[in-house]
Amino acid sequence: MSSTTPAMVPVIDFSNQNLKPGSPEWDLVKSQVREALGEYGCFEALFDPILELRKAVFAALQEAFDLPLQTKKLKTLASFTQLASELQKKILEMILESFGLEKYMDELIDSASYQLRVMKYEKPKPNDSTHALAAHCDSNTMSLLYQNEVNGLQIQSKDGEWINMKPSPNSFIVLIGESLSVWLNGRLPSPPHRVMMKGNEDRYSLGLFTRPRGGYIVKVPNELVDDNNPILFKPHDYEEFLKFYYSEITQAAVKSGGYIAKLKAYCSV
Ligand SMILES: O=C(O)CCC(=O)C(=O)O
Ligand SMILES: [Fe+2]
Repeated sequence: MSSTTPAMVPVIDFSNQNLKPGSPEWDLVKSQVREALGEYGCFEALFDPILELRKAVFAALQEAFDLPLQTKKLKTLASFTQLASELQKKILEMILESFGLEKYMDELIDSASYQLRVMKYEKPKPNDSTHALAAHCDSNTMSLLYQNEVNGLQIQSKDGEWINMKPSPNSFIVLIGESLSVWLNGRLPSPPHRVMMKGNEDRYSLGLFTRPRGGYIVKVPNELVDDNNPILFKPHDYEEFLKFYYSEITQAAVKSGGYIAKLKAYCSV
């Protein structure tokens, strides 16, 4: 890539109404998803239906950080979660199909739990550090991020370069979390990312975070293990990892420099 072109992650369009499993449109988008995730563990997903909710969602967020949540705002956020989880399931299905692992779709959906998190990053004060969120990998399965017009998210490419994300109003940033990377025996990377704030405006973002439920044992499928691909990760209960990770001892380790890829450190063979 020439030094004058800023690095970008691929942009993939999910707005086509005909995006149904088995259709030529689905297979085309699926191959784009697989290629983008293999390289970056991340892509930008265009999804037009979100535009109808955009104004209401950020109005809700702005108020939510100031006032007790009103029923109307909760409904908006529930609609948001509905749309984002619909997109999340399509992407997961494409990933599984691209590895020939579609038979695991029901199991992964049944064992998933979804969390909507809303975030506010205040505009930096003069002389403030602009590191609003330190570099980390998401430990969960997959994260879909949606933000207002204030940029700041950066994704690290395989060669260590920090890529500035500039999502459109109709797009989500899709990130592979460590749990999916682990389940796929490392076939797709989980990218380090961080938030750097500059400028004069607050940043609001919403994340739909999917993770395995407690009690479900995350185990690399046999299909991904052979003589050339030894198993890299031990079976584990994600909830036990969270308990371990949030124990005081580990928190101290995290504060003193910590891990970027926490789940992989926990369950590596
Ligand atoms: O606000 C963002 O865009 C990123 C948030 C994030 O990385 C996280 O909550 O794990
Ligand atoms: Fe994150």
